[in-house]
Amino acid sequence: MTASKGLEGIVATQSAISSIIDDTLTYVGYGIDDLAENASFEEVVYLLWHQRLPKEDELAELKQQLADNMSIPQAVLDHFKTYPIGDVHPMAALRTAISLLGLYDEKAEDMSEEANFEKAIKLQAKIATIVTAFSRIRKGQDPVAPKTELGYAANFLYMLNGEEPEAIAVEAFDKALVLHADHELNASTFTARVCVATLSDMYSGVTSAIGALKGPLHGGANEQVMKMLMEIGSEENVESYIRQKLDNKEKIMGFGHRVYRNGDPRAKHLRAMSKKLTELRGEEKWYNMSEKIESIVTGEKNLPPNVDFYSASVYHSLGIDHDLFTPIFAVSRISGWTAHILEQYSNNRLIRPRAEYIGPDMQKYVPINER
Ligand SMILES: CC(=O)SCCNC(=O)CCNC(=O)[C@H](O)C(C)(C)COP(=O)(O)OP(=O)(O)OC[C@H]1O[C@@H](n2cnc3c(N)ncnc32)[C@H](O)[C@@H]1OP(=O)(O)O
Ligand SMILES: O=C([O-])CC(=O)C(=O)O
Repeated sequence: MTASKGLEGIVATQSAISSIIDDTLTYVGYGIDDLAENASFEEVVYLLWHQRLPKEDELAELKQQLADNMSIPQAVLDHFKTYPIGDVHPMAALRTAISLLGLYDEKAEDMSEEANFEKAIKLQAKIATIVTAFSRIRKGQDPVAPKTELGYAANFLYMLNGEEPEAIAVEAFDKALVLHADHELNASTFTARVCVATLSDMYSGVTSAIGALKGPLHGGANEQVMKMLMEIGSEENVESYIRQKLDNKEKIMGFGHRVYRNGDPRAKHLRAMSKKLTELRGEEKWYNMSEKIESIVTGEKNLPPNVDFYSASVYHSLGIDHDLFTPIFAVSRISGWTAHILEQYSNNRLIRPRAEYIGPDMQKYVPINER
């Protein structure tokens, strides 16, 4: 038995949800460019869950279900005020809150298909409230209740800021949600599938996935990209900062990918949004710096940017706190996680690979006083 480090190149499951073939990303056979230009996030959620696009009445019903399920138990809101340490990372708070939410769902352990679909809707609806409420509570502000007439993206920004967002912000945020919704067997989705393949419940699967997304080699990279941009501070510092990092063999956050070799097809959409939004806000420097970083890293290492690189300046331009970038990734990706969990349940087998043993040969036990 020979291990593939990081399971590179291993095909671990079959899935009909999304595919990456020859650097082309599709959700259920629809190209990501097509979806980014034309579909709303709610349509994509429906597509991932049902493997077909919704008809008008089906989309209206899903929007209604999401709006109806956005409220969260008071106990979940209250628990945000109980943390013993000050700067709790919102991904840690989110991971805990989703787990806690499971305790307030009387159908949490109901493994029927109907109950699992209901849980997917509840989770997709409530995650927006959890992230925005946590953000407000930690600033000493009251949570804002959703407006049922607003779409998912608009409601998120409304609950975050307490005022209705501009159309351009809603359009950009909705597109970002579409672009992040699913991505084949990425680390967090794989984590979710491994968890529920033991026939554990959906709350456990999503809680595990949030833990995996949090890391800086995965979803956590978008926050690290913004941290790097802030550290660099200005266009003239880009060259020396990046070259020094590369000389020291340090990784540049937001670059590289396990599967894409010729570039992440989502990055160009985020790059265009970053250009537009930073110009609109009169803060072009974030885009200009990003573009300069891209040209150096691509030129020196032949490493193209991934989805996390330009999403940083997009979210920054939308006025979003930097440590909320990864929770926002989760707000979108929960649609993919729940779709994969439903797919895993529908054709389940325990996921249990092997390890190549590299420890010592068989040894004889030595009594403690003889060691
Ligand atoms: C949503 C997402 O999860 S997208 C990914 C988000 N993560 C990041 O942006 C973090 C930065 N990127 C990385 O760490 C990696 O490219 C990963 C984790 C995305 C992919 O990792 P792997 O497929 O394991 O590639 P691995 O880390 O082995 O890199 C291969 C080579 O490219 C180099 N490399 C990869 N990414 C980078 C980077 N961002 N900056 C500099 N060098 C890099 C590695 O140092 C390695 O070089 P070597 O062969 O000389 O040792
Ligand atoms: O697929 C991956 O390995 C990481 C990624 O880009 C994503 O999860 O969107």
